[in-house]
Amino acid sequence: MAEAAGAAVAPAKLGLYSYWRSSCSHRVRIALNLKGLEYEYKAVNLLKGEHSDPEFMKVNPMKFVPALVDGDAVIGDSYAIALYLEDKYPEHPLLPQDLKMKALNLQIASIVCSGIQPLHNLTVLVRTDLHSISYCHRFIEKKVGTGESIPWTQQQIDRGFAAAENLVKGCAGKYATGDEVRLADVFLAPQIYAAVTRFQINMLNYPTLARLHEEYMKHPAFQAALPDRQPDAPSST
Ligand SMILES: N[C@@H](CCC(=O)N[C@@H](CS)C(=O)NCC(=O)O)C(=O)O
Repeated sequence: MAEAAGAAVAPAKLGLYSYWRSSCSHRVRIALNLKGLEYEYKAVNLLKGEHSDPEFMKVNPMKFVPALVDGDAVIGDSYAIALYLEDKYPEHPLLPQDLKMKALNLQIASIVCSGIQPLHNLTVLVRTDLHSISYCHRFIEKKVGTGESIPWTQQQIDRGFAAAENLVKGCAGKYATGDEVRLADVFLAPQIYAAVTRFQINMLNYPTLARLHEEYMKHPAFQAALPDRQPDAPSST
């Protein structure tokens, strides 16, 4: 049936290109859940190299997940996506009004997305459980030797976590920068989850981050974004 003139047209559903285990995709899933936004999950299997498919490269020429599609907007970076969602969808603000707290949230997000995660990205690291997979970017393994890539990665995560622990320990409430979930939490949660489940980081060194991890694991928006809950996770097939 034709739309009546002037009738509101339902906005197209958002689409998220994601890989279940990708911590960058995990951040965006949390932000979408917090803001109550439904989205279509578009799985991109990094281990099969689907991020290098010419069709996907039209979505993100960097060949990375995540990428968000919102109507004619296509955004291929979790930081940019988070800020876009914040501007466009005001429900559950991720950035506080207070300028110092806002800057702190941006700083912590940046520590995670430029100071930690890129150093354990697939293009840098070969995980021991990926050895059976023909993967061309064995950069760190070639540099530091077989079996040394995980300790090397642990050093990088420890450096970032020491900084983050220092920054949040004075101002954390229930969450990283107070009693509301903010951008810092959206970025910290997947990084701490990866540190605990994949990189055997000793969280006793980071008591505030360890406590935050427990809070995140209890929060429905964070629970629904967990890697194992995603449609492309091995356990969910
Ligand atoms: N700065 C980008 C980084 C994205 C990124 O590194 N994505 C990873 C998954 S977490 C990826 O697609 N890696 C594929 C590869 O390294 O080949 C963002 O925050 O979205």
